Amino acid sequence: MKLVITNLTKTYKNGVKAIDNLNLEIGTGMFGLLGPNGAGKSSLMRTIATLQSPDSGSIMFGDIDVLEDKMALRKILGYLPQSFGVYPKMSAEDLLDYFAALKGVSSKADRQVLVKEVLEITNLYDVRKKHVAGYSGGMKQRFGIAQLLLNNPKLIIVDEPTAGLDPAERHRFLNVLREVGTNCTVIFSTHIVEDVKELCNDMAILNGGRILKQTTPSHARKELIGKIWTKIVERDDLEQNETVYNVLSSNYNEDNTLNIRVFADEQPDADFITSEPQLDDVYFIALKQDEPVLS
Ligand SMILES: Nc1ncnc2c1ncn2[C@@H]1O[C@H](COP(=O)(O)OP(=O)(O)OP(=O)(O)O)[C@@H](O)[C@H]1O
Repeated sequence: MKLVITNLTKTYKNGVKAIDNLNLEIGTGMFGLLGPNGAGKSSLMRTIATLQSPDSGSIMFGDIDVLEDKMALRKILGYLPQSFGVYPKMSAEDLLDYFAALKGVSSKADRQVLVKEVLEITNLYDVRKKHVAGYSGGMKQRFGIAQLLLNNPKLIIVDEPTAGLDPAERHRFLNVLREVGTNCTVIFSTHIVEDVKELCNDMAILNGGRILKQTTPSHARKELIGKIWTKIVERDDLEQNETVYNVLSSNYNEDNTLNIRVFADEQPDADFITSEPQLDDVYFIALKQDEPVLS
């Protein structure tokens, strides 16, 4: 099912326009919503999840008019907010059983089958007897996925789920999400480019409440072939280079020099060599092109 967002705008009471006339189409599979802090990711996700109303615009999921028929969307929605609050001192198994009962699964036997299934998908079956309150950050995030899977959602929204996870936990979490994302629509917000690179078949870059670019990770990289150049510069020369070239990023080398990455249609000067485009380059170019030009 397709999610179609048209001319969506959301202004908070303090006057901040967090979503600014935004248009977006999202199909089945893993969709990455990439943007810096304050870009409007959570605002967009909360609005799609029917937790807040926009000023104007429309959101359709298949034939469900999300803003008109909130209940219809909620029945098929799985939402993992940025922070889930405090967990009670209950085992994962008992807590999922409780959530399943709240979601209307009245037969104890049906709940047992369902709870076992979601614990297995999220690799929590072995620790099902442990209190969720004592889980690590990564386990809590996977528990968050387990609970949202209980009503077999067709649309899954996860808001910056990898923030604060160590690399091993992040990897485990992404593997779980990859598995659940095979036959429904998953919208995954992050400010970590690597997350999108590893996981998503479709993506958009968001800033200032607007979509700066919608693309696929592989197409976006292909577009930049022959346009990313690198050169080694002294640390003190970075600023000077930034005034002359379109510097996207710079990384330290072991000898304290810097490797700068520059976006240009042609070789900027003889010292530059071409480099294979990375998804980070795509992200930095989109953000830079959005910067106001100061005169
Ligand atoms: N409830 C609110 N009231 C007022 N302003 C808000 C509210 N929620 C968010 N904002 C503002 O709206 C803008 C977008 O915030 P939002 O949380 O949607 O961005 P984000 O991309 O999710 O950022 P982060 O990665 O920091 O969570 C920011 O300027 C933020 O300060």
